[in-house]
Order: sequence, then structure tokens, then C-alpha cells
Amino acid sequence: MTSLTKVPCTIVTGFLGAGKTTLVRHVLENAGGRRLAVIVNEFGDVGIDGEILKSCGIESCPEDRIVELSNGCICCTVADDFVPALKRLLDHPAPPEHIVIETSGLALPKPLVQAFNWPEIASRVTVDGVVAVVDGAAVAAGRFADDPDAVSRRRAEDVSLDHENPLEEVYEDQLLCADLVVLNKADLMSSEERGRVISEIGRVVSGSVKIVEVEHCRVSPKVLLGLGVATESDVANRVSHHDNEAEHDHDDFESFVIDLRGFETPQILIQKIAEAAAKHDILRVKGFAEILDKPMRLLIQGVGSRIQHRFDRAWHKDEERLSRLVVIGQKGLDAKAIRNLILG
Ligand SMILES: Nc1nc2c(ncn2[C@@H]2O[C@H](COP(=O)(O)OP(=O)(O)OP(=O)(O)O)[C@@H](O)[C@H]2O)c(=O)[nH]1
Repeated sequence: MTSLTKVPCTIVTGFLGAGKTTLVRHVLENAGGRRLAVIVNEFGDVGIDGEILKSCGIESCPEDRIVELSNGCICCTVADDFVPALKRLLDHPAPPEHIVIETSGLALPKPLVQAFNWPEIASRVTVDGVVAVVDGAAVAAGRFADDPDAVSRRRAEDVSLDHENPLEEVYEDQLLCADLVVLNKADLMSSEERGRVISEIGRVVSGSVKIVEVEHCRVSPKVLLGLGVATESDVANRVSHHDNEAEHDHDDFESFVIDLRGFETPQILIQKIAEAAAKHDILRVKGFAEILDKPMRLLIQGVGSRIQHRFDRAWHKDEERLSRLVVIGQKGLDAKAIRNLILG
């Protein structure tokens, strides 16, 4: 049971581009007057998600209650970054009634849940629940398992969970820690794919974990918040691929930043990014770009080979028109070739 004196915290996990920021934004927009705060963490040095959340100017969550932690994955910087950030929010004169924590797409939720047992914060906060967002289209396309049947056959024979596919291990660790699964991007799946993906997820999570299927993470905060699980007291039961590692260092993945020049049209830039995504194994691209003669900044979002863009807000008068992209992939990504392709 959640103690009445503890501030409930919802941990939002999910692989790169699954829809975590979309979900947090939806929660903020539908908070129903509840005083919320957000801690948002990203892999890579540039905070795009915090910018996206701040740019929506939601009254229930002013900018000073959106805290960005972009100094590495939250699961590895718990002591240095996460705990102090949490304490600052709790010490605010009007402390939040509920805190939503968006972890990076490569973060493992378990170390974060464990941190809630630290004496420094244990009496003040509790994990209301871990919500795992799943990119249904990516699972259906087999991004996390080349052959899901072979993996489940192997698991039936060997409970150690090891399959040495870093993408799959991170994805599964996130599911294995979940109290609720949001199966997102329903619009990009056929009904046959939906059935297949739901049964694949069902093979990983325990039977008591509900799977909610949605588009654009449109799921009511009434469903997401108030689960009251106190996950930190159940952490021993959340199996992880990384249980036997002293430190998890994300060595399998890397990211780099491309500083862009202004482009004449969005299409010129998007085409180059699409070309780079088709030629290289890019997992995620995101950033903002200046389009010459346009007062608005262009938001670019790429997940695998699917690239989306929109003008999200006007550049502020006194703002430097920073135009750059963050590119994330598995180790070995050819940064030079990708940079040349996009800037060429
Ligand atoms: N077609 C479709 N696109 C979606 C849906 N949900 C989110 N997206 C898009 O997917 C992209 C990634 O969404 P985000 O919410 O930024 O994903 P994220 O999990 O926060 O990404 P990272 O923080 O980089 O791991 C964006 O371009 C979204 O607009 C959906 O249900 N359908």
C-alpha cells in the first residue's frame, strides 16, 4: 500500500522512440488540476524531450517543475543526479502531488526503482508504478528479436534469460519491471500484428500486468496514475538481464550530435535524414532545425526509418537558433558517413 505521506512517482520506461514523451505530455495536458512535476532523462548530451515538454506551456506543470537530466542514463547516475533532483522537487514550497519520471530509452528501470529504498528518500517517495511504453510497430517488425519463437523456445529450456542481443535485453528489462504496459502505435499495426505483439509481450510480463493498446499514448491519467503498487518493495521479484552486473554502462550503444546549417525547406533536410536512416542502422534521430526565412523552428523525430517533422513553436526573439540533431544507434555507427550525408 502507498503511504499517504509519500509522494507517488510514476516511472515511464520504454525503448528509444516508443512514445514516452508523448505519454508524459498527454498526462500533463490531462492532469485535471493535479500538481505534477516531471523528471526527464535522455541518452545523449542534448535535451530534446525537456524542450518538447516545456514548449507546450501546460499550466499544471510550469517550467520549473520540469527537470532535465541529460548527463547519461538515469539508471547509472542515480546518486549524482536523480536523488538530488528528486529532493529539490520535494523541498519546493509547493511540492508536487505526483512526480512523473521519463527515463531514457536505453535506461534500465530496476536500478531506479531500487533507489527508492535509499534511506535519504525512502520515507518521502514511493513508486506508484512502472509504466512501460512499447512501440508496437517496431516489435511487429522484429526489431527486438530476429526470431521471437526461437527466443521463447530458448527461454523455456534455460531460465537465465541471456540472448546477447543488446536491443532485446534492454527492451525486455523494461517490460520485466513493468506494472502496466502501454502498447502504443496501434495505428501502425494490422490486427494480425496486434495479436502477435500482445502475445509476445504476454510471454515476457507476468499475468497480472495489464496491456493497454493505444495510439499516440492517449491513455487517461486515471489509468496511469494511482496504481499504488509501491514497486520498490517488490524489486526483488523483477528479473533483469543485468542482475549480475556490478555496473551497467550502455557500452552497446552510442550517440553523437550533428550541428546543422539552416536549410531552405524541411523536405531537403528530411530527405537526407531518411537516406541516412535507410543506409545506416540508426535507431533514433531527433532535434530542431532552422528553416531559412521561417519564424518557426522545425522539430524532427526519427524512429528507425520513419521520419516525422513539424514546426513546433516560433523561435524566441533572444534565442540562438540552434539547429542540431542527436543520432543514436548501436556501437559502430558510422558517424562520419552519416554526418557527411546529412550535411552534404
Ligand atoms: N504513428 C504514430 N506515431 C507515434 C505514436 N506515438 C508516438 N509517435 C511518434 O513517435 C516518435 C517518438 O515519440 P516520443 O514520444 O518522442 O518517443 P520517446 O519514447 O519519448 O523517445 P526517446 O525519448 O527518444 O526514447 C514521435 O515522432 C511521435 O510523434 C503513435 O501512436 N503512432
